[in-house]
Amino acid sequence: MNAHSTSDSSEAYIALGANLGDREDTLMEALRRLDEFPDITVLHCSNIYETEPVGYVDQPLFLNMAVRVRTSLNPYGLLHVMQQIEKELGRVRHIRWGPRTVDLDLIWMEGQKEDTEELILPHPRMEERMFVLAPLKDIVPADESSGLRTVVMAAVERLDGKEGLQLWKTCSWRSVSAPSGN
Ligand SMILES: Nc1ncnc2c1ncn2[C@@H]1O[C@H](COP(=O)(O)OP(=O)(O)OP(=O)(O)O)[C@@H](O)[C@H]1O
Ligand SMILES: Nc1nc2c(c(=O)[nH]1)N=C(CO)CN2
Repeated sequence: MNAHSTSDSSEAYIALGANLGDREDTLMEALRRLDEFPDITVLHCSNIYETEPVGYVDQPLFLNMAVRVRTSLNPYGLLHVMQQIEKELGRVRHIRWGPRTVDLDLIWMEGQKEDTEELILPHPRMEERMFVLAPLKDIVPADESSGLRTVVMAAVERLDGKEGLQLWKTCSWRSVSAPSGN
């Protein structure tokens, strides 16, 4: 066990976006790196959506998706792994909400609330973003016990049709570390 891991494991939801380079390839590589990390198993991945940029609009279309993972890392440990993957895959921060090879946002973690400079959980803008909600809707189980399903369904109903997005592809990625594959 390292400084960031616990003896228990919990489920977490990560949203991914990419709008530079080979977007699909980069997303799949980010999934592979998450899943290969010893304390993280990717359990389920959403469809991939092509979405119009939100916030800073003068930039290419995004591909967005989300994954459900099981991890023994605490939220900060998981965030650091995600940031390392962003860095390895060439993300450079220039413009707030601007173009990026890949972005990984920690959206929700079972039983965890954080409000520090480094990490806010649940993600503070998740309920405003169809590019986060549509993928989450694909993968949050109906019986999810920490309340995420209710939050997602209510927000989708509020926002429906307000953000341009279309189905790009079903996700063909398969976990190498999940016990029964994915
Ligand atoms: N739940 C979270 N997931 C990811 N980063 C977070 C979260 N809460 C706070 N942060 C902090 O936000 C900072 C900026 O993150 P990032 O550059 O990915 O923002 P962004 O993707 O451009 O915009 P947004 O935060 O609106 O998605 C990071 O340094 C990180 O420490
Ligand atoms: N469509 C879309 N727009 C965005 C995205 C994104 O992933 N998809 N990410 C942003 C910053 O997190 C800002 N705007």
